Amino acid sequence: MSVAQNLHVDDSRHAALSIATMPPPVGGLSREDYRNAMARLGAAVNIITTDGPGGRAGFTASAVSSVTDTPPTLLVCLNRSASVYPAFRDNQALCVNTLGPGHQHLSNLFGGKTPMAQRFAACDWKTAASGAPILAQAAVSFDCRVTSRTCIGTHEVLFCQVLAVELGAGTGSLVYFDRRYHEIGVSG
Ligand SMILES: NC(=O)c1ccc[n+]([C@@H]2O[C@H](COP(=O)([O-])OP(=O)(O)OC[C@H]3O[C@@H](n4cnc5c(N)ncnc54)[C@H](O)[C@@H]3O)[C@@H](O)[C@H]2O)c1
Ligand SMILES: Cc1cc2c(cc1C)N(C[C@H](O)[C@H](O)[C@H](O)COP(=O)(O)O)c1[nH]c(=O)[nH]c(=O)c1N2
Repeated sequence: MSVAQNLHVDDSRHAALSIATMPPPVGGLSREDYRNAMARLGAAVNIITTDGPGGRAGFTASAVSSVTDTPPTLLVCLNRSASVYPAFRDNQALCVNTLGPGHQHLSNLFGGKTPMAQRFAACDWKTAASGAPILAQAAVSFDCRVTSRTCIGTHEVLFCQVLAVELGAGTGSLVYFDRRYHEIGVSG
């Protein structure tokens, strides 16, 4: 059987399977090998917030990237099995709040199974022009409107136009690398 025929057979099988039971692609890398490799990429840690018809919600994300400056656009990858997914699906307002040194507890709070009210009670918030919550202590906040969405495997990629930015007082950054937090750019 040709490669093309193989792909066709696999595509039709995938259509009938749920995400949870979907096998890795033919000749593909295991999820474990992929994650072990990804653990070597350091990434900023962010709390992504939203509010609107779908309700207020927030989660920790390292899968955030700049897409283009014309128009200013970033992307956020959200696992569709997360409890926050319905809120982000139903709202267009989104704020990327980038964490700084000493914010490990906030990352763990928004990255765990904690009820939403408890997550938001732990810190101070303002409301952005979009309507999304801005974390008062953030190193930088990007107030956004979601302009496009694409589902890839388990995740939804949200493309977000940046409406405004707010720079925090600190200059350091909290980075997630090798499955641990690292503080960089801390002076003194
Ligand atoms: N993109 C993501 O969805 C993502 C990223 C980082 C962490 N996490 C969550 O935090 C937990 C702990 O992460 P860890 O780094 O300590 O160990 P890990 O071994 O679970 O993950 C290692 C790296 O793989 C990537 N990764 C993990 N889960 C992923 C997923 N479902 N989809 C795409 N990429 C993924 C991330 O880059 C992560 O830093 C993960 O199990 C996951 O639930 C998710
Ligand atoms: C450092 C770090 C980084 C990430 C995460 C966690 C942590 C600790 N999580 C997981 C995400 O925060 C977590 O699934 C939800 O907050 C908890 O989901 P529930 O609301 O309990 O379903 C996560 N999830 C996601 O969909 N995209 C991402 O980029 C990341 N990145």
